[in-house]
Amino acid sequence: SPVSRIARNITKSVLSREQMDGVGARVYRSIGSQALRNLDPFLMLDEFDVRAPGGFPDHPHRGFETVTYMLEGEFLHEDFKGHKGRIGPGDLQWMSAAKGIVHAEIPANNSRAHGLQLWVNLSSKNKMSEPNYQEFPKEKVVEATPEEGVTIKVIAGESYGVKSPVMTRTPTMFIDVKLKKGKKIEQIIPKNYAGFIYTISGSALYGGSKHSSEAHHTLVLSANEGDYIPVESTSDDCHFVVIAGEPINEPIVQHGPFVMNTQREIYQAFADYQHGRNGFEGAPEWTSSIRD
Ligand SMILES: Nc1ccc(F)c(C(=O)c2c[nH]c3ncc(Cl)cc23)c1F
Ligand SMILES: [Fe+3]
Repeated sequence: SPVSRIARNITKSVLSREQMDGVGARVYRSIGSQALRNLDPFLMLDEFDVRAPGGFPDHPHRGFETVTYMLEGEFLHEDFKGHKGRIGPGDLQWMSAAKGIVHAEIPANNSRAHGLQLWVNLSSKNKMSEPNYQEFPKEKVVEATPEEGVTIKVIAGESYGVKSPVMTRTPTMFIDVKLKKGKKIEQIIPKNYAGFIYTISGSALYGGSKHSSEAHHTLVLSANEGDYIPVESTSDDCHFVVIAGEPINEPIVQHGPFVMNTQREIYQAFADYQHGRNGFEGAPEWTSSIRD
């Protein structure tokens, strides 16, 4: 369908301050901070910058998906079913925790791991599905290059005719954009999607109203009928992500790594995790081995 030529604007701009999370892990928290509780269907976006021995040792997830996209450095990950691997620069792990995953995520060999982790909520009908991994090494992450000085990695959804192979249970688009100074893109955003931009480095003018922003800012997109977002770079190292998704519009009850629809389901998640039931089989006895 033709672009309606109405641009989305920026309705809110929030600077992320560094905070500590996990074990000695620095994160710039975007979505999920006090100022940006939830942007349905998104629960959290962290720009993590972790040096060993920091990291995210053994912890559970239920009811949502974690998307880990590495910018620099390397993570090791291992879960309680023996699924393990590495996530290096440019690699993508789209993990649907759904009914239950227990895993550890730590920087490989005393290196620094710098990247993004997005938490995408699942609708009630998908929350207790089987866990699932979609993992793409850097060379399998599809890229759109509409012109010289414009590089778009298509993590999910579509950009300039390039479609990501990632299957998104909650319809989501996620692109990683690098622009040389003066370069401009117009990214189509499905009308009913809620979305935001997270700036990683450099500066640019965002949206129809040309909102200028530096790094570590979350720029929330207007929900108006506009179906594209224009961005014009004002620096050679302009680097940001555009993330948008279809709102789920269901109640959210979150306690740390459990995100369900009712308090009772949260009690159930804690009990299942403690007693190793309903998807958390083996959890009480498991410890990761990647730390050693
Ligand atoms: N407090 C708390 C509670 C529950 C969690 F799951 C986590 C957690 O694992 C993470 C939170 N930000 C992250 N960025 C990157 C990576 Cl690899 C992991 C995380 C956490 F920190
Ligand atoms: Fe995790």
